[in-house]
Amino acid sequence: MESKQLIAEHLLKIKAVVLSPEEPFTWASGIHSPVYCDNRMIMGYPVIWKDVIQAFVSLIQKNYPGAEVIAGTATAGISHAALIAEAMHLPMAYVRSSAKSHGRKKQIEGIVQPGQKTVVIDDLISTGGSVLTAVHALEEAGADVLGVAAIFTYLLPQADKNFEEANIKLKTLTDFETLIHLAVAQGTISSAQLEQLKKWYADPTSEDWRMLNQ
Ligand SMILES: O=P(O)(O)OC[C@H]1O[C@H](OP(=O)(O)OP(=O)(O)O)[C@H](O)[C@@H]1O
Ligand SMILES: O=C(O)c1cc(=O)[nH]c(=O)[nH]1
Repeated sequence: MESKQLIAEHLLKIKAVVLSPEEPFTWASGIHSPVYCDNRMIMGYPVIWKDVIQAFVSLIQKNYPGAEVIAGTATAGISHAALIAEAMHLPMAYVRSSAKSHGRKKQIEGIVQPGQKTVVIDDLISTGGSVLTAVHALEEAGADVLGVAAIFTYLLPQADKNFEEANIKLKTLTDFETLIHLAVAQGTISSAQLEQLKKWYADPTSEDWRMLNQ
């Protein structure tokens, strides 16, 4: 089985993907969505987590050769970054969404030297806003950011635009399209749910999709 499919299958199997059209989720970006993919649940499944980490390592070796530091985003990217760094025998750091207001007042924890080739790990990309904030902090600190690696992307045009404008490469283990195809094939989602998801996906920032089935 192709890795993209395997990771999507794992996410469905552990019920990381939840639909709640009646009470939509509010995403980090403020978007209201009928779907939420909770990749944090992977931590509860060591065998599946191992597959995820192996897939990350292969992706990084293929797309970001010469990586010297693995930097996770706080909070959901941290655990994955730690295991990837350990598997690749590389140093790990993590990046907060903003600098601490006490202590050493750092946004980047750990050590990232100026010029070091850094791969940034997030668990999930919706708009990309969170991980790009981390990328900018690392670049300001002088890191040479090779790109971003994440488990899942919704493949939203807004994210494409944000990564393009930031001139940052994004590679993911799987994506919304793969997940939805699999969920339909498995019968995990009904045709009515699929129609609602399609309507939402056509314009995620509008609330029009909520009128469907009401
Ligand atoms: O691509 P974006 O639009 O930025 O959205 C995705 C981000 O949102 C989630 O983090 P959240 O803010 O929920 O925090 P957490 O990592 O602490 O769980 C997720 O883990 C990503 O980091
Ligand atoms: O955009 C988000 O905040 C978000 C969406 C999602 O499906 N899962 C998640 O953890 N965060």
